[in-house]
Amino acid sequence: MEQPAIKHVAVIGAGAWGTALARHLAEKQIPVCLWAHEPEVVRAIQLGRENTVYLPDVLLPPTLSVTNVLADAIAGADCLIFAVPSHVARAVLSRIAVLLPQPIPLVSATKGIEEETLALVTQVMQAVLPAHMQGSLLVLSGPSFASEVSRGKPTALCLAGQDAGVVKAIQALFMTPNFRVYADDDLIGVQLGGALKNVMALAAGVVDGLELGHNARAALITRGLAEMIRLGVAMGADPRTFYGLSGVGDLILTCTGPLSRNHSVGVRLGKGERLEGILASMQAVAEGVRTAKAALDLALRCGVDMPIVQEVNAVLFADKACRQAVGDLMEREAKGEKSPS
Ligand SMILES: NC(=O)c1ccc[n+]([C@@H]2O[C@H](COP(=O)([O-])OP(=O)(O)OC[C@H]3O[C@@H](n4cnc5c(N)ncnc54)[C@H](O)[C@@H]3O)[C@@H](O)[C@H]2O)c1
Ligand SMILES: O=P(O)(O)OC[C@H](O)CO
Repeated sequence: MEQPAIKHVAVIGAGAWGTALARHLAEKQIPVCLWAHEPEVVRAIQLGRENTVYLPDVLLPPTLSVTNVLADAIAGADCLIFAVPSHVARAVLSRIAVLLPQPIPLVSATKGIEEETLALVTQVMQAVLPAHMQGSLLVLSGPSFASEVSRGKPTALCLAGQDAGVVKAIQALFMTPNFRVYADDDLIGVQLGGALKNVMALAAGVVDGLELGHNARAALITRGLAEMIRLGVAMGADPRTFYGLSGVGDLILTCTGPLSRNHSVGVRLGKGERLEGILASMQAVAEGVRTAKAALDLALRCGVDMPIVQEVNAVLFADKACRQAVGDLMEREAKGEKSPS
C-alpha cells in the first residue's frame, strides 16, 4: 500500500531515545511534538531547549514542541513514534488508544518484553489498539546510542513492518546522510534482537567488571547470539534477522560500548555492587534487568536452552556470585558448537 508522506509526528516518551529521535526528525524540518511523562522535562525543554534530565548538552530545534498532555502531542499527527520503556508501554498505549481517531503508523522504538505477559511491544500494541492493522505497526531497532545520534554521528538501523508501502514511507521519514535505515519485515526477530541483546550486555558487563578479558567477552557475545537465535527460531523469527543490525549489530555495540546502561549495570555487578543499589542510583532505564526474567520465561515456554540468560537471572535475582555464574557456564558438559542446547 502506498503511504502519503508524513507531515507531522508525535514522539511518545522523552527519555534519551525519544528525545534523540524527535530531535533527528525536527532537524529535518518535520514538525514534531514530543510527549514527556515528567512536567520538569517539559519545563526544561521549553525554557532552555534542552532535555537536562535525560539527554543533557543537546540543543533541541524550534521545530520540536513538547507537552505532557498526550492528547496535545497526538493531535494532527500522521505518525507516532513510541519510545517509552517496556514496563510502562501498555499503560501509555491504553491512554493513546482512546485518543487516536483513526489508525496511523505506530513505530515502536522500545526494546523490551512485557514481563507479565511475555508480549513484544507490537503484540501489546495489537492488543490495546485492535483497529490498527498489523501493517501499520513497525519497529525501529539496531545499534544506536541516543547520545551519538543526537550529535549527528553516522548510525544505521533497521525498520521492520509488514506493509512494504508503509515501511518505505517511514524509512524515507527517518533517512538522512547520517541516519541510514534498512527495511525488513521480521517484526518478531527485530524486536527479540533488540530486547535480548540487553540481557547479553548485562552479562558482558559482568565479564568486564570481573576483568576476565577480551577472549571471554568475545565468547559471551558469540554464545549469546546462539541463544538469541534459538529462541527467535522457536518464536517464528527468521534466523537471518539476528545477523543484521538489530541482532549482531546491537550486540556488538551494547556488549562493548561503555555508553551502554545495561553493560554498565553488569560491570558494577561484576565489581561486587548489589542490584538494588545500582538501580537506585540510576534515573535511566536498563531494560535488560526486566527482560532477563521475561527471556527466561519465554525460553521455558518454548523449550529452548538459554544458559547465559539463566545465569544472568541467577546473578540478578538469586544472589548468585558473578564468578560462580561464569564458572558454571564454562563447566557445562562438552557440546558441539551448532548443537541445539
Ligand atoms: N537510550 C538509548 O540510547 C536507546 C537507544 C535505542 C533504544 N532505546 C530504548 O528506548 C526505550 C526508552 O529508553 P530511553 O533511553 O529513552 O529512556 P531513559 O532511560 O532515558 O528514560 C526513562 C524514560 O522512562 C519514562 N518513564 C518513567 N516512568 C514512566 C511512566 N510511569 N510513564 C511513562 N513514562 C515513564 C521517562 O519519562 C523517560 O522517558 C527503552 O526501551 C530503551 O531500551 C534506548
Ligand atoms: O544504553 P543501553 O544499554 O540501554 O543501550 C542503548 C541502545 O539500545 C543501544 O542500541
